[in-house]
Amino acid sequence: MPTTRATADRSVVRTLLRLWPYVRPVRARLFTAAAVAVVASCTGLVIPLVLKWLVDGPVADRDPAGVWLGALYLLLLGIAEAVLFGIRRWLVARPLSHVEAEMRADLYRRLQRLPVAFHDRWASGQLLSRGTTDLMLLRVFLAFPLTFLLVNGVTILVGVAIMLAQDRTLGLVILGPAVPVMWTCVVFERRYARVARRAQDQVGDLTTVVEESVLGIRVVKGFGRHRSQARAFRDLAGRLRGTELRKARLLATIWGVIVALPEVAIGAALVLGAVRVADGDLSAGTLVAFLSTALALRWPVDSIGFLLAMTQEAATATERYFEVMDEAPEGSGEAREALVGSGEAAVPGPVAVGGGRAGSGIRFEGVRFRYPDAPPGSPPLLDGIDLHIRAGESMALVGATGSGKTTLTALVPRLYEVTSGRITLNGVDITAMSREELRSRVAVAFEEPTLFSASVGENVLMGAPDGAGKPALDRALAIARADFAHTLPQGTDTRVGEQGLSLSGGQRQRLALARAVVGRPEFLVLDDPLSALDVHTEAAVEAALRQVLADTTALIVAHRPSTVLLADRVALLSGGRIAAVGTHRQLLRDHAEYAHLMSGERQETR
Ligand SMILES: Nc1ncnc2c1ncn2[C@@H]1O[C@H](COP(=O)(O)OP(=O)(O)OP(=O)(O)O)[C@@H](O)[C@H]1O
Repeated sequence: MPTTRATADRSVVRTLLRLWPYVRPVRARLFTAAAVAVVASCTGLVIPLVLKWLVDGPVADRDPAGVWLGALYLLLLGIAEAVLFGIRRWLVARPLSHVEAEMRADLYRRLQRLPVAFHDRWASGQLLSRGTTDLMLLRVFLAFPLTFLLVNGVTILVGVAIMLAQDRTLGLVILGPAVPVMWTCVVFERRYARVARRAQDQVGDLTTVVEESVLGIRVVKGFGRHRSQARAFRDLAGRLRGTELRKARLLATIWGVIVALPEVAIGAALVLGAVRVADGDLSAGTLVAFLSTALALRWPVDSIGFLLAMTQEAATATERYFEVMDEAPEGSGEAREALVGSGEAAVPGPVAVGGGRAGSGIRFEGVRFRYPDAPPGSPPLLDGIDLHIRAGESMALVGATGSGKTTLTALVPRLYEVTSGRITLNGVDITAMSREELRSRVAVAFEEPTLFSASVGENVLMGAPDGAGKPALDRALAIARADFAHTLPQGTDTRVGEQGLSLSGGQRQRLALARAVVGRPEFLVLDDPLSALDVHTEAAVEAALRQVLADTTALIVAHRPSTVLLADRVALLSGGRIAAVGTHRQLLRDHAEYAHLMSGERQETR
């Protein structure tokens, strides 16, 4: 997957507006909080007016009671401002963590529903960083920059209006830098957008490297690759640091402009104002009020730079979030529609009731398949597969490494969609049934068994309908010869997977097999399920599996004659097609390629 994706040409506002469905439920609190913050900020602007009254009134008149009263007003205004900002924070804290949690839950749901082809394309670190860093950036944006861009904007407008009302000439001097500051903001935003995107993508890449090193720690240590891994990490981290420094330089530039120009204007207004007070054109109180207002606007103006930066990062995070959310989930029919549109996809066949003799079992009809991310122009991996596994029959699938056996088995539960042709189960096109129904009828066990961080029982019962209990579990463990589970520290309640007890490859494979058979599936697809077992365990598992296979229709990828012998017939996959179908003996006799694949153990299996 490309490290840095092209930034969509969409305005920041339009991008951020996509968050509205999530913000909608909490809009009342958010708007109230913004209104409270505007009032709080404008309360601060009343302070200079009280100062003016204090300087021109009680101070000029040498009236101590008036000065104390003025001080009391100032204290009350200060307290009111602080309390209002406190209320704002209280109003937004809870609802915004709710927004973040909702978005994260939606992202997780979508990741679960996206097709395997999507996960093949995307690095896991990129997905992880979207679900963590990006969502955190969005929560911070909704809590802070979103409100304060509005609050500070209103405060600046009100403050400028007050200053113009105090004295028009001084007001125009203060307004002088407005145009260059706005121009700088526009240029900054464009540049910052590009760098922010790069930085967030690089965080994703870094996450991927950390994840791979942790998952592959045995390989890293076994091959003494920790130094080269550390170097790869350092390079990526160095690149990210470079990007972050570029961000900091851009921020420093805008900050410099935004802080320096208004300061110069305030200085000029101070000199001009002082001269006019000396000339008697302006009251000292007005100058104090004017300058206090100008100083009160320093923070709202100074903060614009980093508020814009945070807004830009939030827009990038939104873009990255919706890149995943906009992907078509499994079952949306888009992949299929594209094929139908191109005339490649087979039209779903008639739905057979009960399945006639010819249609029963698993049938591949003219199945072609090309990985979506295969190089353009490359030939299909599977090119016209015709194969019929009769109901109740077990078919072994044999072929050279890389011939597409795993791929073919993945098409049955629709982990990938056929490019053209069709697959039927008892005469029913698999695309005509819901994925839920299909996957409840077809059970799978992969060569690389994955166990989740859960108990042995939970891992196995994952393959059973809801409500299946201990008898089903014990039966499945017995079939897969996984009785070792009963001797684990907490029996079948022992936690395994990443956060639990580490099991051997053979033990994990047997649990994966138990998971495949626990639901007494109608159709069973096994991808070389016994490859990690020693010969004695393999023989025991095979003996038990034979009973399961007796009333199941099964497709079993096999590399060894012992596994092949589990099946009634064998199909040889070669050159993207089924080159031959027959019994093990027939194929050994008639097909040199098959004999070659099985060579080494030919003598003993004949
Ligand atoms: N997600 C993918 N995207 C693109 N190509 C893939 C993908 N997965 C596998 N391939 C390619 O498809 C070909 C067949 O892979 P597959 O795993 O189906 O072979 P196999 O016959 O099961 O091999 P083995 O016996 O080694 O397990 C390989 O050349 C592989 O590089």
